[in-house]
Amino acid sequence: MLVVGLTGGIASGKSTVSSIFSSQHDIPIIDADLIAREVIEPGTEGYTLVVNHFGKDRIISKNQDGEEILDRAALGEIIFNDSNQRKWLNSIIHPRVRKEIIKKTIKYWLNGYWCVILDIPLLIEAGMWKWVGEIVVIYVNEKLQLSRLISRPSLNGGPGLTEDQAKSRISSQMSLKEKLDYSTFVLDNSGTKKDLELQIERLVLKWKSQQGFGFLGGWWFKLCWFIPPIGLTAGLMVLFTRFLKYNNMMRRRKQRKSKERRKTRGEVDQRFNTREENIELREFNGRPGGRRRTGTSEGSSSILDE
Ligand SMILES: CC(C)(COP(=O)(O)OP(=O)(O)OC[C@H]1O[C@@H](n2cnc3c(N)ncnc32)[C@H](O)[C@@H]1O)[C@@H](O)C(=O)NCCC(=O)NCCS
Ligand SMILES: Nc1ncnc2c1ncn2[C@@H]1O[C@H](COP(=O)(O)OP(=O)(O)OP(=O)(O)O)[C@@H](O)[C@H]1O
Repeated sequence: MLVVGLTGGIASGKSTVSSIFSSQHDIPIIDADLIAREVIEPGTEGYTLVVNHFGKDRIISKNQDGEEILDRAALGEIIFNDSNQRKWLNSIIHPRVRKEIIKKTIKYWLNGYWCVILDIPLLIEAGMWKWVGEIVVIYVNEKLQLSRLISRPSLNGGPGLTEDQAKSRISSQMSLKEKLDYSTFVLDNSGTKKDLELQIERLVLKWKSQQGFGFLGGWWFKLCWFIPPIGLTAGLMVLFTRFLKYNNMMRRRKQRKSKERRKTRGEVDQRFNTREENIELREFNGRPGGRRRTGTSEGSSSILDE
């Protein structure tokens, strides 16, 4: 089974992309935000730990029926402005989320699905990128990310975020540009939802062909499923590739840093741009959703390549 990690920054479009994968391509989604809610629901061990740590007076409110509920806006206000508190909350929630994701992935595998998508906002930050077969990063520039985040109504029924709140949430995550380094595929969400649908359709076709869907309805996927040692070996090889990719990436990062240092001293040939510079160049050229060839980092592909 192909396990895809889908990530991006806050409001870069993960839920939008997930719903396209699920509604138009029948691919099941495991939503880490949803699980993160469930593991701190009243009655869970997570809830008790969180309430004891932050204090009832700060993060508990009452609903219309007078029942105590977690005030997510208040908890957000604390953790997005205090990195130590954020780390603490992550240390409570992330192991529980990870466990649930593994359980759900196994369930989908047992049920014979050819692909599952893990929608995990902190896929890279939490290190889960090492355990997936494909890493899809949804990219938008910071300006668009901020404007979409501010104009989105709150899920909790309250008002949306202010500009300051939105900025503190964005800065509490790894930058989207840095996330690109980890990607095996980039979805550019600077255009319309239709643009996004087209990119996703082509991506699914590519995955299906990798899984052998042109012949016997997915011969490679079926072989891995019916003969688990083959599937396991293929999975281990993917993890090994991940390991190599990580090493390459660290090397590229070092080279880039040294190139930036040399650039400030005026020693670098400007013809050779980095992948991020190319994406920004494209945006600068005002051609979102276009098909201009760009220089991608080795081992990664994207709709931007085509
Ligand atoms: C602080 C909380 C209560 C705020 O809840 P709220 O309903 O306002 O936001 P929601 O859960 O829908 O998250 C919205 C987005 O915020 C970003 N985000 C959430 N938690 C974090 C975090 N710890 N660090 C960085 N970004 C985060 C993600 O992009 C996420 O998609 C909630 O985000 C939370 O419990 N966060 C900690 C758990 C976590 O890391 N979740 C991310 C998936 S594992
Ligand atoms: N291509 C698009 N064109 C216009 N609006 C978009 C597009 N993609 C997403 N949006 C809007 O941007 C907002 C953020 O998108 P979405 O909720 O999918 O992001 P997300 O990455 O799942 O956010 P979070 O990190 O909070 O989970 C939503 O209001 C969504 O409707």
